[in-house]
Amino acid sequence: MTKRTPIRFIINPTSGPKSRVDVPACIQKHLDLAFFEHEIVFTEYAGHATQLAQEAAAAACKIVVAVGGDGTVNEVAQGLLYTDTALGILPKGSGNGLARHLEVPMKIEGALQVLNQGHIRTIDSGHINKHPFFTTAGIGFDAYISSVFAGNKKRGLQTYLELVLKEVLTYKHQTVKASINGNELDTDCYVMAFANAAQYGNNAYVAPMADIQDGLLDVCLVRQMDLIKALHLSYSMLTRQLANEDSAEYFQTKHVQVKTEEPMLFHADGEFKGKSTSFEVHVEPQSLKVVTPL
Ligand SMILES: Nc1ncnc2c1ncn2[C@@H]1O[C@H](COP(=O)(O)OP(=O)(O)OP(=O)(O)O)[C@@H](O)[C@H]1O
Repeated sequence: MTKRTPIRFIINPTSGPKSRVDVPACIQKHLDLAFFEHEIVFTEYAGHATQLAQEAAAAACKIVVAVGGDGTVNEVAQGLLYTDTALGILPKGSGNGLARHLEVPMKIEGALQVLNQGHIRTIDSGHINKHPFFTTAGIGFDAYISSVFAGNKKRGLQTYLELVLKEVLTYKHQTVKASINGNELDTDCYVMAFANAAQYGNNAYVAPMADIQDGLLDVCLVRQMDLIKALHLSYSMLTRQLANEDSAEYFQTKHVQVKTEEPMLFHADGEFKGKSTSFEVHVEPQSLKVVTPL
């Protein structure tokens, strides 16, 4: 009898909206058990998923599946960077940006079928001040929202949107010096988003043209905000269009440096990471294997 392929599921029990789906039972029912030898583990604390993924990669596990939102996907993927072990995703968050970009089905049965098909691609990752990200990172308004959201007891899309609406016109831009593709830019910065994937999650497209395998990050710079820009940007993001140049500018690059006078907040994959006056952001091309639909 041929040996079955090892696959480890890492479940974040705290991820996403409350759901009645019994994930271990679905895995048992829909995973191809003749092909896979599976193991299910649960995270016990923030950061645990990286360790659980690293252990699996060191033991030559073929696929490690993140069961959670983009925070869990980020932690698992960090443990798999530059290994032969591929990341799989069972989306269970409220945004699911990487899963949506890769067209992994949002329903668990469909996502398990993608694992059964076992089609593997290699994608880029981004790094902001040494923190890896796979979907987006950013400084300014989006990081501010992630910092407030992190301290919120209530989670989910509705809470997130309420927070954005409350803060969008009161958050103030700052002055930054940015170096992008050798061009020096002295500019106001309301938000500077670095996109490896095209969307933040929830099909909100911050960089509609971003290609996750092109060895480049797509940078979206919004210098200042007002009501008209806020409406235009929301419409563009939700209809997967580039915003007009009064509202946003877009660049493609391998490396960005940003210096700020006052410390600015930053996030990686929606997780608040702290503040700094200096940012180094770069792409690591072809650094992560992922299981995707054909
Ligand atoms: N057992 C655990 N207890 C507490 N926190 C955990 C545990 N396991 C993982 N975490 C943390 O939970 C955070 C949120 O995870 P994740 O993004 O997957 O869910 P979510 O925030 O509900 O989803 P979304 O980002 O889509 O709203 C991660 O940053 C991770 O560090």
